[in-house]
Amino acid sequence: MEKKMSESYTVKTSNVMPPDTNNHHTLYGGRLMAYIDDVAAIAARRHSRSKVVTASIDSVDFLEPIHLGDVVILEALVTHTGKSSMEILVKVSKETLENGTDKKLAAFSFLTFVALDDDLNPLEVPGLIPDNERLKWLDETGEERSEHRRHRRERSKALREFFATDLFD
Ligand SMILES: CC(=O)SCCNC(=O)CCNC(=O)[C@H](O)C(C)(C)COP(=O)(O)OP(=O)(O)OC[C@H]1O[C@@H](n2cnc3c(N)ncnc32)[C@H](O)[C@@H]1OP(=O)(O)O
Repeated sequence: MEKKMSESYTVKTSNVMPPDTNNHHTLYGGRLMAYIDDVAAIAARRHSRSKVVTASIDSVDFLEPIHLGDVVILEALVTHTGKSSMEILVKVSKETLENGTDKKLAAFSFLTFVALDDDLNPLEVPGLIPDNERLKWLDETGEERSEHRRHRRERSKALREFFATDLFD
């Protein structure tokens, strides 16, 4: 079974309020990362129609500060699938409402979610049908990003053993 990429498209829009901001009056990076994980999880559930967990988050590139009073817009969709894994792109924009046209790319990230069955075992997910050429490019280049993650995971196995012991031993 295959599903269009647009079927997982998810948008989250929030006001940036004082409790969301740091002493520079800009959105906390950690708060933005929580928003990214949340919107990506919804996109993954829309594609798989199953339980999902975050397996990994690639780097988050913070490109522009998002100021108090701005509106933050997160767009997410599934951009590549494996057997049970789904790569999700989250694109973050900021908008100053008083200045309607001023919408800027503020951050982006790729995350990997894994679909799980009721016993919490990895579950096969539908394949993807790209809606247009840009989305096709994202799907085609997804295999290379997935390969990078596999290599990183291999390398992190050694770190896993290292971190399993007390740092001060
Ligand atoms: C929405 C949330 O906030 S969830 C909370 C945070 N997340 C968690 O607690 C998840 C904890 N981790 C886990 O439960 C497990 O490690 C899992 C489910 C992610 C993977 O389980 P494993 O037993 O390693 O499964 P397995 O090796 O069969 O891999 C399943 C798939 O996950 C992919 N995968 C596993 N680990 C990673 C990773 N770190 N990064 C990217 N992909 C991964 C595999 O490539 C495989 O993909 P495929 O089926 O498309 O080929």
